[in-house]
Amino acid sequence: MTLPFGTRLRQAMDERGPLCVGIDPHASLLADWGLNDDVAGLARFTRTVVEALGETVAVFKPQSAFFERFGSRGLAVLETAVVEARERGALVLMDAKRGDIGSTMAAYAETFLRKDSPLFSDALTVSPYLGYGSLRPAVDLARESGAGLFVLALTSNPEGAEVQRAVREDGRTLAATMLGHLAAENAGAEPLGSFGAVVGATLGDLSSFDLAINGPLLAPGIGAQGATPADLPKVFGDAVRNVVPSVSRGVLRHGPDAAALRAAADRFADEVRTALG
Ligand SMILES: O=C(O)c1cc(=O)[nH]c(=O)n1[C@@H]1O[C@H](COP(=O)(O)O)[C@@H](O)[C@H]1O
Repeated sequence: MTLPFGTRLRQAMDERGPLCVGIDPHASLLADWGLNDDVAGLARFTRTVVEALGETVAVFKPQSAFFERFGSRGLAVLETAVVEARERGALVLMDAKRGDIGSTMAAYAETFLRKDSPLFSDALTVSPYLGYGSLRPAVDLARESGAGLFVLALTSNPEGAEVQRAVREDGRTLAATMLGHLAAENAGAEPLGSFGAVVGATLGDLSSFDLAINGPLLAPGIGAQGATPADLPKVFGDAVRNVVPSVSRGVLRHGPDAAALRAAADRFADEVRTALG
């Protein structure tokens, strides 16, 4: 039986360090790597990243949008990448940011979280802004499959605040409400729950939010968006030991040379280790 995602993630973080590398094949990166902006270029880019880092990083986070851009042949590249990343021992967090009414959410969950699906991933990013309860089919299927979810709580982009920091009638922000739901989801899980939150590393002091959800905190925004590993302790406080710092362009821009990609990921991993003490 598959162990729960939170257990597998904690083990991977202990063995490999917590760094997550995003696979975001931007057209501009394909050009910088000397590749065409076509399916062959996409496949070469993706394979290079997976082969260079698959044995060292804890988590890969492929950004589905950059594969969907090429239609069914792009999705075939994504399917292969998921399988090959998992074969190398990395966990795959599919960044597809799905969110819809419950009955449709069930189909998204089947796509990414059912074990025999071609795109089965260890975890999936989801948006709770159609109401946390709309995510229930994904939560239930994730539990059944030993997979996890990362729920958008406080995103790294400045525009997120107008929604996520909006205050409800009971005085709580929407983001705090989502964090509360996740804490309930993860209650009693050891060593770590499977239901994470996305909390941008760019956001500065978050001490007004209770980040103790007993689950992982995906922290994008490091590198190209300006945050650094050194920011993590002050952003996350005591919750920092559950942080999965995520970097995409900050690593990818060093390709296509595999050794240079590895060196860039190692530098971020070292900085994270130093920052987390
Ligand atoms: O869920 C995410 O991964 C995510 C959430 C968020 O708040 N901000 C954010 O940038 N992301 C994703 O993280 C990646 C950031 O890429 P870089 O800015 O190149 O490191 C992109 O794939 C974004 O879609």
